[in-house]
Amino acid sequence: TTLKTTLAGYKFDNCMMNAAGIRCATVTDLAGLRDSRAGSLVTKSATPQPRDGNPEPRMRGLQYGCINSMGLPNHGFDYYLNFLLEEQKSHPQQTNFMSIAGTTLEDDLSMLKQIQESAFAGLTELNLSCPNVPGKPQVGYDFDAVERYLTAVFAFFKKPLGVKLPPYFDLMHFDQITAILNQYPLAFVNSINSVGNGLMIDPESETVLIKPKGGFGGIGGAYIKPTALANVRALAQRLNPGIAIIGTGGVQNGMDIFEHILCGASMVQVGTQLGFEGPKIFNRLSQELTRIMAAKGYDSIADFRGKLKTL
Ligand SMILES: CC(C)(C)CCc1c(C(=O)O)[nH]c(=O)[nH]c1=O
Repeated sequence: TTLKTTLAGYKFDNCMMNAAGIRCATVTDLAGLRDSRAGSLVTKSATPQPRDGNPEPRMRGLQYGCINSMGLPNHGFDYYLNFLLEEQKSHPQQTNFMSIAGTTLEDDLSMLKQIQESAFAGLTELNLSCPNVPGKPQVGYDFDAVERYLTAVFAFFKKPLGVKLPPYFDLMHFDQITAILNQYPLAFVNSINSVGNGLMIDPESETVLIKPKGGFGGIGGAYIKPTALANVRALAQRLNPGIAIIGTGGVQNGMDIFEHILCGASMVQVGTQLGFEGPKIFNRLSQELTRIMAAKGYDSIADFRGKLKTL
C-alpha cells in the first residue's frame, strides 16, 4: 500500500500536507512540516510586505472546529520565497507550494513576476479569497474578477499555478466558476478555503469569541467537511481532467482523507486539526489511511480517486 500521489506532473511521497495558514508562518513552522510525514508543504499566504494582521484574539478552536479572522499576518513575500529557494538546495527531493494573497491584483502580479523570474521550481497557489475592490465580495465570489485575475496572470506566468477557492453552495455557481477555470492552463484547483463569516459565541459571557469584524470569521474543522466534500466532488465532475484537485476542509482522520480522495482529490490538505495536533498528525493520518486502504484492497490512491458511487 502506498500513499504516494502525482499532481500536475509532480510526484509526492504522501498525498497529505498542511493547508496554507496553519503552522506555516515561520521558518521554524515550515521546517517542522518538512521534517514531518507530510508529502509537501505550503507557506502562509504571502503579501509583498510583512503584515501584522488583525488584533487578537483572532482565532479560537472549539470542539468541532475553529473560527479565524487573522487578517493575513505574514512575514512578507521575500521571507517565504527565500525559504523555498533554500529548501530546493537542501531538500531537492521534495516539491513545495508557495501561497500568495495580494490585497490587489497589482500585488498578486508583482509577486508572480518575481516567482516567474526566480529559481523557484515548485507550485504556486493563488489565494482567491483575497479582498476585492470595496463594495464587491471577495474575488472568489466575483466571477468577473476571477476572469480578470486569471487572464492577467496567464498573460505572462508560465510556472505551475493553481487557485485556492472559497466554498460555493449553489450548483449554478459550480457551473459558472468551472466554466471560467476551464479556460486557463491551471495546474490545480484547491477547494475549499474556510467557510466565510461564521460567528461563534460564548453564551456565559454573552460575547463573541474573536475581536476582528465583530466576531465574524472563517470556519474550519469538522463543521465544514460536508461542504468541502461537495465542492471537491462538484469541481471534479466539471473541471478539465488536466486540472488536478486538492481537497481541503474538515480532515480529522484517515477516513476523512479517504473521503476527499473518493470525491476526486489528488492531494489533501489539513488545517484546523493540524493546528490542534501539530505536524506529528501526519504520522497518525498516514497510518489510518494505510490501514483503510489495505482493508479495502487498494494499493494506491489511483485505485479509488474520484470513484465515489451514487445510489
Ligand atoms: C481572508 C483573507 C485575509 C483575505 C485571506 C487570508 C485568509 C485568512 C486570514 O489570514 O485571515 N484566513 C482564512 O481562513 N483563509 C484565508 O484565506
